[in-house]
Amino acid sequence: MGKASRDKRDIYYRKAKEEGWRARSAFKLLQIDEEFNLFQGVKRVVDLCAAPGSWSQVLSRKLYLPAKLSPDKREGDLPLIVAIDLQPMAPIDGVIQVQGDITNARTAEVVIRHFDGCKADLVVCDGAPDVTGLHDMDEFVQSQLILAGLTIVAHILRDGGKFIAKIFRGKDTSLLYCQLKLFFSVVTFAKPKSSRNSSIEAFAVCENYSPPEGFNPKDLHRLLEKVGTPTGEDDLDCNSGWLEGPNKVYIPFLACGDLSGYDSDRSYPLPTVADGTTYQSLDPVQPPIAPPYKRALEMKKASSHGIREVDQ
Ligand SMILES: C[S@@+](CC[C@H](N)C(=O)[O-])C[C@H]1O[C@@H](n2cnc3c(N)ncnc32)[C@H](O)[C@@H]1O
Repeated sequence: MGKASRDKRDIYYRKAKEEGWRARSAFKLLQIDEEFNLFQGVKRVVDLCAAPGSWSQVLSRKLYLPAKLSPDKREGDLPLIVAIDLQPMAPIDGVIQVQGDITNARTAEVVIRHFDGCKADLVVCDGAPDVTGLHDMDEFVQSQLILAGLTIVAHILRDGGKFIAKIFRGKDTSLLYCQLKLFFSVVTFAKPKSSRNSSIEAFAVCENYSPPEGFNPKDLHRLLEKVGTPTGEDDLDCNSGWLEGPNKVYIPFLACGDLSGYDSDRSYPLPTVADGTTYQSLDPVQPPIAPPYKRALEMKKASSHGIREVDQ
């Protein structure tokens, strides 16, 4: 598909390039913020699964740059933003990068060290595995990323803090909701307007971190094991129907983003340019610097080159 064609079909892709965002995902965080006022009073943030970096850009533009440009700023007052991903990403003003796997305890330790004993006000996680198209499988792997995120949250988020996590809606959504409710007094599942209706993605917006009394973050490892063994004997068995009947939960689900704004499932004509010339499609703001598909592209290029040589 050509750039111009995608520009018409995907309004948020086009707007992201026009506004200097590295990915259209930036609008998802901005629209969640419009509804939930995420950034008020926030000084320390962790961005889990951050590459190529559009959420980190939002954090930098909303928190770091205003503080840095403020006439009465003091050096120690600048917000702390730590971003983690398996992939490296190009630098962003005011964002400390950690390359690592969030399911690995050592990564969590590196993040915690950056906070130097202080706690974070907000943790965001837009992590997604490589989607296979097998919904149960994708939903399961996604839930593992959320629980890894929650483990980092348990070590680093202050009481009253917020956690935003991408989820895949599926048959275990109610279980996930109940697990998050153990730690946050308010949990809402939100669907920003920039997230396509055809996608099973949504975002858990968890407010007011308040773990159960006597909770030890290490207990979360048990929770991870339970979700990892859905056919075990445990009473949290996902297949046992324990959230059906009288135990059924109703999850607050909220569409967010200006409802009269752009619809991510619609095509829009390209804008007309004042001098009558055609609209020039823009290049992506910052392509990934070492994407996982890089090697595949190199191999494809090398093999097509090889075929041409044989042809000649
Ligand atoms: C949808 S992208 C995130 C987009 C990002 N929020 C942005 O706005 O640019 C999902 C990211 O999750 C990362 N990811 C997946 N599994 C991970 C893991 N176990 N640890 C760290 N990052 C992971 C991927 O490398 C990928 O960059």
